[in-house]
Amino acid sequence: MNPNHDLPNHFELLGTDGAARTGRLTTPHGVVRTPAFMPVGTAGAMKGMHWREVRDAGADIVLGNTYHLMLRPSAERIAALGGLQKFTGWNGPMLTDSGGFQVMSLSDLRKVTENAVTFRSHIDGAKVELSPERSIEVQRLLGSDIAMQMDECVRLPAERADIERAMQLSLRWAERSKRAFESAPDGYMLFGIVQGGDIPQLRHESAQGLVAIGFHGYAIGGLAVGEPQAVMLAMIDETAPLLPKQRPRYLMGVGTPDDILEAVKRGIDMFDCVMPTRNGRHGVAFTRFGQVNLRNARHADDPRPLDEESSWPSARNCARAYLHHLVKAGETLGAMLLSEINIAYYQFLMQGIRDAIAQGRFDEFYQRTRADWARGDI
Ligand SMILES: CNc1nc2cc3nc(NC)[nH]c3cc2c(=O)[nH]1
Repeated sequence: MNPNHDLPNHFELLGTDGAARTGRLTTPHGVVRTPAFMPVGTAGAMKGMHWREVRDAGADIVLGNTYHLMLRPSAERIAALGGLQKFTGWNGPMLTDSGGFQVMSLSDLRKVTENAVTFRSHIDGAKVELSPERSIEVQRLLGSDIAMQMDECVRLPAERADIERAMQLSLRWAERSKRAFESAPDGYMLFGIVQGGDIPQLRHESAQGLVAIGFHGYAIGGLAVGEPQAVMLAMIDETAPLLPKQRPRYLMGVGTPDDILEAVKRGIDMFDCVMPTRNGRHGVAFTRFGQVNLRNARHADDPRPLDEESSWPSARNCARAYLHHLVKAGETLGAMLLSEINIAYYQFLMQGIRDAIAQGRFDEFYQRTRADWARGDI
């Protein structure tokens, strides 16, 4: 069966270097350059940052969480106010996840049945039911450019029987998500999510099942859930080759700069992770030479900036001693500066990756980047 059947393809492959790819994904709110890193704006805000800074740092697309937004302020209210872009002021492409993953990690009294996930809101304890149909309805109300199917993600390690059950349920939910999505206007996309845990055969079954249903793009889920990096990379090796080359591949919840470089090398086009902003709020900076924990007393008298060659002003101008002080004093500005410095570093890394692939020198970029990280911060 032609894997590109049925749905229009808004992804244009511009170049490859080995299994690495660079391309452009056209959405109703703008173009996304790939490989792309999507900063996570969980509840309609990028924690500690203005949208202007997210854009200036180089992000083309941001992620919103269905679970949070449907509980507060509600999808219907955001729709009545013109949709996520109008509501938040971020007027570029947005991807929303389908909510299932957050339910499993944030709410209690949750139950998974054939029809839906039911849970109690972590905000007010209200009983909520999230079915594939309701998840798609919420994402359509939010107006996101890229919606995700409803799936069930199993944390690792897990029993084979549980991984197989969740993978097969996710395939049935993929069918239902696609049927519920069919009324979306042209240009809006729906991605399937490959499950199957750390079991190659189940990964193959899931990928082939999703391709047979047909989606605008394909996410690899069920990873970055506690498994070693080697297992994550092995599952990408098992899965990516089964996905249509002409469609985008999105590795959910990943990751560190090292994870991203390894996954790009294996054919992944899109990433999302809370790490840059979360680590920033905890005083940890990502730089060209690895991570720097500004809580460490060794920075107390250091007048140097984090990286005097950085493209980002606060990484080039703020003394480590000042950042250390802000972090130790618990000043909000500390979280703000480190969040923007980290988002800017991630986007700097993605731009370097895209340029290297386009120029056929990804291996050299890969080696030099890893050597710089290993050099560490001196
Ligand atoms: C929305 N569905 C969905 N989200 C996910 C988010 C993730 N975030 C991580 N690590 C931070 N792994 C993930 C897996 C999934 C997954 O398998 N499915």
